[in-house]
Amino acid sequence: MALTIGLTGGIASGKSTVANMLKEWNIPVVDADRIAREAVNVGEEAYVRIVETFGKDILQKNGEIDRAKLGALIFHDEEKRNQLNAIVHPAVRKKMLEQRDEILQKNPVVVLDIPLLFESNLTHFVDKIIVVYVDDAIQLERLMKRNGFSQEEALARIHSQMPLSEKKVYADAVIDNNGTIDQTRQQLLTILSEWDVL
Ligand SMILES: Nc1ncnc2c1ncn2[C@@H]1O[C@H](COP(=O)(O)OP(=O)(O)OP(=O)(O)O)[C@@H](O)[C@H]1O
Repeated sequence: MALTIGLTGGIASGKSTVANMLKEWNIPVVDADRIAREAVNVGEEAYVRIVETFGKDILQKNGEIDRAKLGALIFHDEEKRNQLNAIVHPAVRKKMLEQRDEILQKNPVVVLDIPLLFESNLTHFVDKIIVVYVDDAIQLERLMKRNGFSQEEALARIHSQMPLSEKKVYADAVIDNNGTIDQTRQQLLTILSEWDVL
């Protein structure tokens, strides 16, 4: 039976850490962030439409999209942000579903690693949802440490997402990643064996 698992959580909550464990066990993982980066590569349909919409000023000398410039352009402008999302989101969804379906032809299970699964209303793409959870204080500490952010910079990013406490409510399974990596691995193993994946 085909099973699509959605893996999500908050910024720096430990999604990549869990995704890496899955890959070590040869469970295929589709990475939404990676697809989103690839979707705007030179020559892709979304790339062409972004240049048409925002002009060549947002390009680097080599023709690639200058993410910092584009980011600055949309940051304080909701209309432009919506325009960009209307180009990028459908392209990412399409590629993600193509990869999911291709994998499911050969594998009984696939994991879609989608940081903004809830915020982007993509829950209908998956059968089961795992939320990687951490307490606020640990999330802040790990994010500051990993990205070298000040407390203010880290909090701004955390507060731009749906609170982890709310995501937890919508999960089929929650991994509490406040403890050690080994404790997280054990929880993941338990969930996967309950779902007959391992
Ligand atoms: N159980 C743990 N104990 C200690 N450090 C951890 C643990 N889990 C994750 N980390 C560290 O916390 C940071 C965030 O983890 P990770 O990159 O997996 O989160 P993420 O949810 O994928 O983040 P993002 O969505 O922001 O990319 C990393 O530096 C990682 O090494």
